[in-house]
Amino acid sequence: MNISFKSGAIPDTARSPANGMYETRSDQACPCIWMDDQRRSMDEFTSYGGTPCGGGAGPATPRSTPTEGMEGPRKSLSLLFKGLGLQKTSGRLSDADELLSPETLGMSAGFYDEIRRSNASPLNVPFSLATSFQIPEGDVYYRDAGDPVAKAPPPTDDDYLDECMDLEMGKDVNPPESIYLQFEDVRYKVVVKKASKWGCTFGMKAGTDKEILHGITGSVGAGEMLAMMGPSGSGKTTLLNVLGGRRSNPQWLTGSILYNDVPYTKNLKRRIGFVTQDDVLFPHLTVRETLTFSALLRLPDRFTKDQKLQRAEAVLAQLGLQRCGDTIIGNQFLRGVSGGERKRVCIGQEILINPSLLFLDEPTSGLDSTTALRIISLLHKLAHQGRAVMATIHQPSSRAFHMFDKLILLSDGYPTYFGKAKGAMTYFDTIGFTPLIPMNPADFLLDLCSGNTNDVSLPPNLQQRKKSIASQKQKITPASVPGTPMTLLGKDVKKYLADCCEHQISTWDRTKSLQNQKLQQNLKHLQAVVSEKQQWPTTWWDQFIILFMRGFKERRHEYMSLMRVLQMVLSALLAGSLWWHSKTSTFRQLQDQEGLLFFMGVFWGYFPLFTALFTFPLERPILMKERATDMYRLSAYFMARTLSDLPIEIGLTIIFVVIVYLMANLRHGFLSFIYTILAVCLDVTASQGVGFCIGAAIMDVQKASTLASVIVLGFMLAGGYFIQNIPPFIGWVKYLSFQAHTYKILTYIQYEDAVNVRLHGDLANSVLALAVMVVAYRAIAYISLRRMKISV
Ligand SMILES: Nc1ncnc2c1ncn2[C@@H]1O[C@H](COP(=O)(O)OP(=O)(O)OP(=O)(O)O)[C@@H](O)[C@H]1O
Repeated sequence: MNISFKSGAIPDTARSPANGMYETRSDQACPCIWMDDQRRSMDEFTSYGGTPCGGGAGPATPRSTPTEGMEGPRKSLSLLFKGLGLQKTSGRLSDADELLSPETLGMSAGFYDEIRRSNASPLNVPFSLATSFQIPEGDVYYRDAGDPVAKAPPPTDDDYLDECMDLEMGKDVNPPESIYLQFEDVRYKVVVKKASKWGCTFGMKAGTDKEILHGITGSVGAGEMLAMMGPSGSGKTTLLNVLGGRRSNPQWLTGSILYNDVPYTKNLKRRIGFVTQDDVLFPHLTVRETLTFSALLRLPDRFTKDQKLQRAEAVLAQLGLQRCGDTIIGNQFLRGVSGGERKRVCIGQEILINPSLLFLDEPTSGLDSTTALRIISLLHKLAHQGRAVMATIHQPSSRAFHMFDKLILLSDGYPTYFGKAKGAMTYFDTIGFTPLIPMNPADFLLDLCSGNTNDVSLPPNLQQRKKSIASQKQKITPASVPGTPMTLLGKDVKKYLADCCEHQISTWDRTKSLQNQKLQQNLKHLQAVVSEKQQWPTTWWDQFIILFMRGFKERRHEYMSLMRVLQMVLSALLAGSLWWHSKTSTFRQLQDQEGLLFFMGVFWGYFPLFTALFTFPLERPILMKERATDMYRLSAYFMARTLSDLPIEIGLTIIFVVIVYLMANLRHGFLSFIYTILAVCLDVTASQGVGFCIGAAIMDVQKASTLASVIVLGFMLAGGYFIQNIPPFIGWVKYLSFQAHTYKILTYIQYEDAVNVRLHGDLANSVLALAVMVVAYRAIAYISLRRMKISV
């Protein structure tokens, strides 16, 4: 079948002088589609919902604006091509793919040659094609040489719905600049840290370099799903992190990693989605709340709040999560959504921003094969909507395997295959490895990468080696040889595969950097557009409000916890009973009452401190995940997080103080009562600061709680009640003790007018000291968080 475009030819005058690319002009004719069998084509075209524009063979109808009336033809065009078995891609065209001829695409032969010669980046090719034919940027249609057109399935109703959903969701989203990721000879090493005396860097000297990735080459473009497979420890996660710009030590990375021929820049963060292996989500938020908060934080300000909410709903629908929309996420202690649903929520959080490049680390691990297949179909769909998807997969079923477009196989950090997934079996067959019994291709490939060649035919030299190892086995005991005969053969197999792969990759169609100056300029132009964007998607204040609300919702179960309120009320009643109607007539009575004041300071220094202590260590994974995508400013998160617990702590403090004050019959007078409440609230705020500070500085729950208990003990002992004459060398502790300052303030409030009472210092100094602590401890906590590495 011959397909042609007519009246879509771009006149030379439409060439933009700025970048040499073609641009849609408002007076440009709308292209029409013609085929040999015109009747059939028009029927098909209209049956997919299209409306012939421009009036068929008649004169082309000028459009008033470039976008007017585009949705119909755009959708129809896409569906029509699908029906004809033509594939849509935004990836580079390989030599195997037949780009439709220049005339059929309505472009000048010179421009066509330009594209072919440079094998141009998708960022450029589709841009010009898309604008000239009003198909979405990033899409280009081609005929895959290996896939006869006649075999392609017609579009189904689901396809149609997907298209509609795409259009719906794609509306007003970031411009879908396609990203073509190309990496070549990527090597990455780590320095194994010096082990402690009893530590175990087994088998290697402390401080030794360890190369994890040994020259990996590959590429993935929009419309493609690249699967990365290999045995455990083969370097999949490391490679994914490196490609996703999440390496902790860039100086240990060598090789070339280019995104549209440009190295990684921070601006790419918002074009890249990264789903980590562990599902890092708030357990007490519902699925809908999780996606909604992500949408509110990640979508830029040009979306209205309603649009952001709609987008969250659309993603919820697209991922089939409506049924569990109002179920909490849950965790190992709390029943929530299923593992597959949780994984889909993680994917949803990333596709909310319509990323051009989506990385997923083992999205199917721990899932049953049916759920895993659903996830892989979803990724396949997402890829074919115009994204580049790269995922590490452990054990795909054969059905899942057939959905991969490209495949990278790793073995001990060495590449053993890179190419089309459907070509993998043929490739291994040509180098001498063929399964002897029917087996899942994924199992076969993973076995090979592990050096396991059971039920697999071997190439002659390895066959020979196998025999010689088997005969040696008779003569040499395993104790005298490092490794069993099987592992010896396994090592040879891996080496053989790595050697063959080096040759295979060198013959793979490696596209070179752009040679064409004009295209290069256009690329730079688009990169500049990306970098010009506002650095943060939302304002500081919006981030603060959203994070505050999210923090409040996540911990509402704690706030609303009856147990927590009961705990405070019962403690207050107990203290009130013990100091029931306390008096100050005698020295002993006075001493007793001072004990109550000291207890109030200690009690309200202890609880908030330990609650705050765990805040940052427990939220660290979420913070790292969200900061890695530049979702919000650290200062907005810090302020929201440190303030969101305060109202409830203050509320509980007031309840406690009111009960104790009245029961213990402390000093009469409204002002004394209010000052006492204020003093205890200041104590709570300062002690929270200490908790945040220790937690953020140490970021380890166990170590932080050990240190905090020692510090609290020290502050309490130096608090002025137990000891007055502290030796000078440790006397400074009392100045740091918020309990000491609170105790001073409370005694001052109670006994201000008394003559024969030990007043412990100056009220103003203590208030000032506590106020400084409120700020200073928090500042240290903030600086500690800032210094925290957010890369892996
Ligand atoms: N920071 C590090 N220090 C020392 N060794 C490391 C470090 N990071 C990774 N490795 C080692 O590099 C190898 C590859 O690790 P990686 O996590 O990438 O493997 P993987 O293929 O993703 O494994 P799995 O499938 O089990 O998740 C492993 O042997 C691992 O122990």
